Amino acid sequence: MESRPLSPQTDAQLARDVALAAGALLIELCKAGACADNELGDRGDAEANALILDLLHSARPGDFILSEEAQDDPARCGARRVWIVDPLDGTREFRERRADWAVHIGLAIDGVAVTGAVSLPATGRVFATDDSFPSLPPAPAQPRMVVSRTRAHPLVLRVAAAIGAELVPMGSAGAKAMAVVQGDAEIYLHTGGQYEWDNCAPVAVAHAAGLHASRIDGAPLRYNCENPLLPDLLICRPDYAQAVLAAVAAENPTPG
Ligand SMILES: Nc1ncnc2c1ncn2[C@@H]1O[C@H](COP(=O)(O)O)[C@@H](OP(=O)(O)O)[C@H]1O
Ligand SMILES: [Mg+2]
Repeated sequence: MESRPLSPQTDAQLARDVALAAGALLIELCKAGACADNELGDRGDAEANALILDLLHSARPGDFILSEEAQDDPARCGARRVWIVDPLDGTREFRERRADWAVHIGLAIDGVAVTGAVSLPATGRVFATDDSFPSLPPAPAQPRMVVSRTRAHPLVLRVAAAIGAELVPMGSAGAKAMAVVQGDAEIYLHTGGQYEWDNCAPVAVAHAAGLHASRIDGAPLRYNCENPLLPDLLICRPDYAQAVLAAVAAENPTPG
């Protein structure tokens, strides 16, 4: 797909437009006959990445970009503004032509996920930090916890059991975080491995929506670190945070 420079806009508008553009490219790739099944994941990752880098570089030439699909430039660590992007989160689900995959366009400033957008192209939804978020419906009696559909960690399963949560398996960190933003689940808990690109934009959107987002020991999530490994996170309605963090501490007495 040919890319055009985007007009001047806020960071949040830019994030939304780039997430939508990459989502449209990925939807085209999914169409019958556009791409062989065995190439879908690799082409989706590569082509969405190329478009995103092109659009962000032309709109914000002074900013650094950390992408799952691009070579890391260590000079970013000295920069205040770094776009942290996952061109196709949930590659496995995209390859299976499921709906639970996402495009993440996050912006970290001074290590904090402040701005961003998450598009869920297969459902036609996009969430950005400048959205006005409606208040959530009342929580159900039993909280719903979204977890990885392919590698839910034993600690996550123990915490779900301890707080009496119903498990909702789903692919993609962005899709799971947006399930909480939309009120389709109350809690997203993850541990065992993840990178800054998997959760920067989802966390920015979750914060904008008034949700709790932290490491599973309650510490703040820090971005643009030299090592982009960011292996665990909790995104949930604020009223569940204390119970989940307490259950994590009880079920995981010697973290590390
Ligand atoms: N243990 C782990 N180690 C590294 N990355 C992980 C991980 N568990 C999940 N992830 C990443 O987090 C994203 C969501 O995974 P899941 O759906 O299993 O929760 C995926 O991103 P990608 O699809 O961009 O690779 C996946 O690679
Ligand atoms: Mg990812």
